[in-house]
Amino acid sequence: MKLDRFYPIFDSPEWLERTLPLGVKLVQLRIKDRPEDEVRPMVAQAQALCRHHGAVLVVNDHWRLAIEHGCDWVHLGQEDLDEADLPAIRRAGINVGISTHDHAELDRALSLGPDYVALGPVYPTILKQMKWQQQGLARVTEWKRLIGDLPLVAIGGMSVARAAGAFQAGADIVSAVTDITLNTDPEARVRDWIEVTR
Ligand SMILES: Cc1ncc(COP(=O)(O)OP(=O)(O)O)c(N)n1
Ligand SMILES: Cc1nc(C(=O)O)sc1CCOP(=O)(O)O
Ligand SMILES: [Mg+2]
Repeated sequence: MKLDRFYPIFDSPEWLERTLPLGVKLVQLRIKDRPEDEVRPMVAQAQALCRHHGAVLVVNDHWRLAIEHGCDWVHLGQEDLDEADLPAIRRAGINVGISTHDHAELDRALSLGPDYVALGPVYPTILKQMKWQQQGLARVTEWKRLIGDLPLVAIGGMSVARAAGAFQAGADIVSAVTDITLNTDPEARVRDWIEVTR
């Protein structure tokens, strides 16, 4: 299955309600610091919305809920991998995207047979504190050479204006958060993203 090249990340199903009708076809639900019982109904709602709009839902971190709700994708970072039951995730038929930030993390990710690899932060991000400086576009090119046919997701400080450069450098998919959520007109920004990525 070929994933869409535009991959927004949102922290509530309400964002999916706003953006899926615009044509978003790949989206991550990333809810941090909330107990599983609070996230459960949000995963269910996001899954129903994505099914209705023919979009692929990626559940961040909450792999147990993804199994529970019959979701198709999870995204796991390196710390998530320490506690995730990958065999159970695979038995449930769930595809797995993995974050990477350096060579050791990439080696570990590749050893687990991911369905996509994310590299970040390509540019500085204001969403969260990270110990990594911006990776830059040369690193995107290097990662693509190392992972071959696996889809490469570029994340971190991505914007509509920066998307073309990331694709030229080798990214298959570009992911963004604040470029959309902090925009004065998020819907218009999503339309711009769709225009530059299709
Ligand atoms: C597409 C994509 N890439 C990277 C991340 C970051 O995952 P992680 O390192 O586990 O950090 P959190 O997002 O869980 O804070 C991601 N979520 N999506
Ligand atoms: C959630 C996340 N993970 C990253 C990584 O490098 O692994 S960067 C990032 C934040 C992306 O947000 P924005 O598009 O607003 O910069
Ligand atoms: Mg995580």
